[in-house]
Amino acid sequence: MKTFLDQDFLLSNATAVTLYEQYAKDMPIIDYHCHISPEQIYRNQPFRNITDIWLGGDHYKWRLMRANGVDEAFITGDASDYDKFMAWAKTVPMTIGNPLYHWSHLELRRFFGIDTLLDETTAPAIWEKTNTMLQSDGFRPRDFITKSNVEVVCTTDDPADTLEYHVKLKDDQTFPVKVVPAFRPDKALRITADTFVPWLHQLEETSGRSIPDYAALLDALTARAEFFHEVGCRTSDHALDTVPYEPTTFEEAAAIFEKALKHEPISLLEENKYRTYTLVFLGKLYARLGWVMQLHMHAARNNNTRMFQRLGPDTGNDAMYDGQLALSLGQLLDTLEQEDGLPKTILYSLNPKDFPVLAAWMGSFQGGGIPGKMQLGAAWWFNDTKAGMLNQMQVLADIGLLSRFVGMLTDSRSFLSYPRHEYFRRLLCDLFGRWVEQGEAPNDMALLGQIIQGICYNNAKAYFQFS
Ligand SMILES: O=C(O)[C@@H](O)[C@H](O)[C@H](O)C(=O)CO
Repeated sequence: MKTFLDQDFLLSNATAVTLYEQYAKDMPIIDYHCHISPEQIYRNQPFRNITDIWLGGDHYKWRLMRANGVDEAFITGDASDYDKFMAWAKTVPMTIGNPLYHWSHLELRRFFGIDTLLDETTAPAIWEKTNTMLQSDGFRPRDFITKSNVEVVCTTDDPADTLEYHVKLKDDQTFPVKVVPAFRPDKALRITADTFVPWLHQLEETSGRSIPDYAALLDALTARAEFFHEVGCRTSDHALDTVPYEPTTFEEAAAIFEKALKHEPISLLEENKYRTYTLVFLGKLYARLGWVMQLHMHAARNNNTRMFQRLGPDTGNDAMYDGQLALSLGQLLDTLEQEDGLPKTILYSLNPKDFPVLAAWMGSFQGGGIPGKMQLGAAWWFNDTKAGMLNQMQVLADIGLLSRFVGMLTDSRSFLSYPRHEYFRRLLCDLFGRWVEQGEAPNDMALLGQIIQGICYNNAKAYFQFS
């Protein structure tokens, strides 16, 4: 019987071990999609305790605690940090089978040298040990990033954000890691949201431009994108929970924008016309800037009304849509391509049923002399599990080129999440190792090693071109 979480964890044969140890393990990390705070990186203040760094904001854990019957007071409520940690410790043994059981113990081992299994009996000692370490040198936000061999952190940022801390970090010679923004203009597309007009005023203030009409909005977004580029941005990111495609004109989109300013009702058709025109405009802008366009599709967000009203977004009350993507997404990509404005694009879906559809559609738009121009997004959110990652890689291998995949991301809000890359790299090496030992791939370690190192790092380095 294998020892739990041993050095060959997830590696089922000798070839897999060789591929991991000799090619994957020590490659730097380009974390091209995450939600950690650039301010927290810049200020680099100690964490209050293990609850602060491990449970604060991590809705993956919150969901499992709720499923385990933990009262909300011990999750997001007013319980003490110690009691919240104990509530998580009691839940952990019940998470066996979920990746959080692996990730939690990997994180304790990799950052704190603790190989004790976490449960309510071991929790008090782990609380004491981790908190002592968190108050000592080498356990601040920047330390977790550098200890993880991270080369680039790409955060998620609104065009109306000033990028104050990205600018400060860019000028900070004491921190070698690139911390760059991703341009995430979701609020520019949510024309029927109550937040739309207030957000416009925020954009006016940040951009220093008045936005009396739609043309001015597009100008302001362009100006902000160019500023983001100066700060090191090389990718956009969209939460396209559903993908619109309604052919329209600038004049129609402008008229719909005018209705939003006047708080007049906007129909679903009008909303999708506005979203379509704005997305096509932005896609061409990204292509001109040489950016990547990341489309995160089919997330069903904030489904629990009372919890959303109480806690806000990204608090563990999301799910996946089971609608259709192919037609509207295909029309959007084809419109951009016809106008020579299709950027490098990563197509994510939160519903794995979409993976073959996305892998097939992206194959219709490869080209431009760019290896892997069109990407099947990494196993995201509910899919960043052992089965989910293997499924995404197998579909990509079946229909496209796994060798050109730009690899994994943490997508996290916690500074302890970098072992997700290790988890992915182990699964990747085991997949190739099994192919070799089953005679489905040649035992050519130089070739396989080159492919593995491409997926772990080199492909993303060439694809994003973070300066
Ligand atoms: O980028 C997104 O929309 C999602 O990653 C979202 O932020 C979600 O809360 C998340 O963090 C899932 O890992």
